[in-house]
Amino acid sequence: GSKWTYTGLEGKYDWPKKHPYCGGVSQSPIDIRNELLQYDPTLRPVEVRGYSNCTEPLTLINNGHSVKMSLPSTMYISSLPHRYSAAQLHLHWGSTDHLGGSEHTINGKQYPAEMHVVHFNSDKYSNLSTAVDKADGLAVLGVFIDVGAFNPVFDHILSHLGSVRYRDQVVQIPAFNIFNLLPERLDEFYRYDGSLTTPPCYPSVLWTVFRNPVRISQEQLLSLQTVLYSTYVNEPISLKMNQNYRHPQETNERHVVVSFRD
Ligand SMILES: NS(=O)(=O)c1c(F)c(F)c(S(=O)(=O)CCO)c(N[C@H]2CCc3ccccc32)c1F
Ligand SMILES: [Zn+2]
Repeated sequence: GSKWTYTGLEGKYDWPKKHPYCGGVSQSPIDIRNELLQYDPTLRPVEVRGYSNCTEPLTLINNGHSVKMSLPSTMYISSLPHRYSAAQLHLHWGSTDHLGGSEHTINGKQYPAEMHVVHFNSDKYSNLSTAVDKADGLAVLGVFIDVGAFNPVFDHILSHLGSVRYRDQVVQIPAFNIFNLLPERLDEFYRYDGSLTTPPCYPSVLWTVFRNPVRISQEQLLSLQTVLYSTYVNEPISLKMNQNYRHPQETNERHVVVSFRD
């Protein structure tokens, strides 16, 4: 069940008690430090298909842990050894008291937020749930979110947060060009073998974290940090949904391949 939380009882330091994989050796996120990097000139730029011509209405849900948007499997990553079809995207963020909210960090630097676009290996598995616990099951694109100018593309999502304020609330949002959520330079990224960053923490994710952040305005970030609750609408005690990021995990024997020298 999803009784787990990020703080307090059942918090992220207790996850391994009920979810043994969370205590594994290939966990995510990690702090992407220079001494871990291995430049790999053979890494191909990330290529995605079907991101720009998404016509179906998209469903946004507050699942108590994040705000998650369903994605059609007509969207996929075409630059990996298998086709990885899109399933969902969601966000991680901090709070008004703690600006940092990204899961991955770069040499200790935590960004205000991070977007994850979750894909599953549709060459081998029929859906996300059957792929989620397989070693080659998932590929997640990580995009750092920083503060800057108002971002009209992210507002396709952020303008609807008020409709999914409480856990299990759902809203349909009009289709938009999802490609424009991605940062510049899809050829500049870090890549490593890791896991889901939430229970059950299966070590099933090929992580691609882009070098360049996207930017949203201070006001857009504030709404992400303050609008959502992790509790149900009728719960007597409501809990804000914020600081929904896992701390960096041990890299152990892993290294990170990187597609750029600088
Ligand atoms: N940061 S992350 O990309 O690792 C990641 C999340 F951060 C996250 F919140 C979720 S979730 O499904 O919205 C909530 C947890 O169930 C998932 N969904 C995964 C985790 C559990 C599960 C089970 C079936 C299908 C998808 C997922 C996730 F892969
Ligand atoms: Zn995530």
